[in-house]
Amino acid sequence: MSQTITDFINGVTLKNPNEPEFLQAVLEVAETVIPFIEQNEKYQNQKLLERMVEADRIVIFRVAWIDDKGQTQVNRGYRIQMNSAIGPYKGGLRFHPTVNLSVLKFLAFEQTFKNSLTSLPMGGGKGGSDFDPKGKSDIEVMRFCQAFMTELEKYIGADTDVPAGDIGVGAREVGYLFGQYKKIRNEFTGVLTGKGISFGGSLIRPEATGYGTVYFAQSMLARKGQDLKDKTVVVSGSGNVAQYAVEKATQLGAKVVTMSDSGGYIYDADGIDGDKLAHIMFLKNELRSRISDYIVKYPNAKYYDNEKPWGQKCDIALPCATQNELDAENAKTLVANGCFCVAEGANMPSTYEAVVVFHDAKILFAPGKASNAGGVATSGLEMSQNSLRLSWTAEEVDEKLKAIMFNIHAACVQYGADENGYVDYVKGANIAGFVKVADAMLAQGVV
Ligand SMILES: NC(=O)C1=CN([C@@H]2O[C@H](COP(=O)(O)OP(=O)(O)OC[C@H]3O[C@@H](n4cnc5c(N)ncnc54)[C@H](OP(=O)(O)O)[C@@H]3O)[C@@H](O)[C@H]2O)C=CC1
Ligand SMILES: O=C(O)CCC(=O)C(=O)O
Repeated sequence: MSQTITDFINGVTLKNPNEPEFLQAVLEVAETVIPFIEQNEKYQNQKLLERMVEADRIVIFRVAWIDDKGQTQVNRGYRIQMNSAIGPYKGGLRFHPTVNLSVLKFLAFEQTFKNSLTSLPMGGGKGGSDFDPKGKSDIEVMRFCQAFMTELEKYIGADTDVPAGDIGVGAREVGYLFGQYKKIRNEFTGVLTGKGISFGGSLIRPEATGYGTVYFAQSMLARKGQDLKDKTVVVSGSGNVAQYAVEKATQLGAKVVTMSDSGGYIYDADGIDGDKLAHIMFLKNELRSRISDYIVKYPNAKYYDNEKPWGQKCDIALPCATQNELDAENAKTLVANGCFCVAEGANMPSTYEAVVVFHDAKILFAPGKASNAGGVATSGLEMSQNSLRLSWTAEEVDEKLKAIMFNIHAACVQYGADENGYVDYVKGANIAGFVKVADAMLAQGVV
């Protein structure tokens, strides 16, 4: 690591102690962007990266609500408004007990680069709460969402900051959040994305992150003269992103053999086809139960309690659950078992050391900020439809999503390919994302 990068990281560490996820995300960007700045005079002496790691503002607030037993509960709410150089803040809300400032700052920082890559006018933001929707009744979730929005509404707006879903925030939560915003402000506006179709949502938004991840993998494979047909795919997670990654990979001829949740994973050697996936969607989205229940209906499959799926032999891995779910040992196992393509559906699911293993092995590796950008891109398309007050067909949205993913792939190749043709997609995504935000910041002056 050069002295400039070390000095930069030391400075960020001093200002943000005890924030390991945020520092991990910053290090990964600094390692590729600082050398680029050193080669490009226009970006020098402006403290651009120093400004990008400092949020425009962070709001932290109390969320008090009453549970079904009549007891008062208190959670903490957050919104990180990271960077608005190219558009209103945009990024999801996460409801999970592990939510803290470090996690949300890493997500908001990544979001700034990701949103830039989509080529749509969206700045970076993220938010959420340590509230755990698991085991809560619908009414409790509604009360919590209403209490959360009662404070958040002061800071957001269709032209200011447009939240959406993330872990623990799906269609149900977005619906309750939207209802409360409308009630308080008396405005029917595109202030959230991921809305229900009957009140301004976009077709294909639920599918978009998973589909986009597979479209990105398809682009990486195509560059090598390959495709998904007959490939064995290992997927982690069984939430929104995982479900639609499995659907698209299967539609394109791959066999997906695993899905997981925080309890463990299932392995189905025959592949998780359309009917089996529909059952998983019923288990996870309707019953809100565990992936382990899959084997009740499909006893030929195996359930591995408290384990991750990375030990299963595969050609392609799609980590779609959460940050740092795939470490260096897992990465070595995947590579040793013949895996040659990893596309991240989740945000930063591979540890820093795991990414080093993938790069050393020269396999195809796509970081989440590039490969999972289809979700927020389609949120951008939802914002456009809301502004135009019309709805595009599923085919229209899917075509636009595909084009955006193929363009992001091309941008990564432009900035990430070396003289031998190997593409460092981390470098490509970071530099391509940086350039657009940096150009806007330069044009807008030091603010
Ligand atoms: N939704 C979107 O549009 C986008 C999401 N992402 C990212 O994709 C990832 C998944 O999000 P999404 O599918 O929306 O979320 P969901 O809440 O729908 O699903 C999350 C899945 O990940 C599992 N999971 C969560 N935390 C852990 C953990 N600590 N260890 C193991 N498994 C865990 C959950 O299991 P369990 O049910 O047991 O908790 C569940 O299967 C996240 O990293 C998110 O930031 C990125 C871009 C857009
Ligand atoms: O659609 C959005 O605005 C949020 C997507 C998101 O949170 C993400 O890309 O990680």
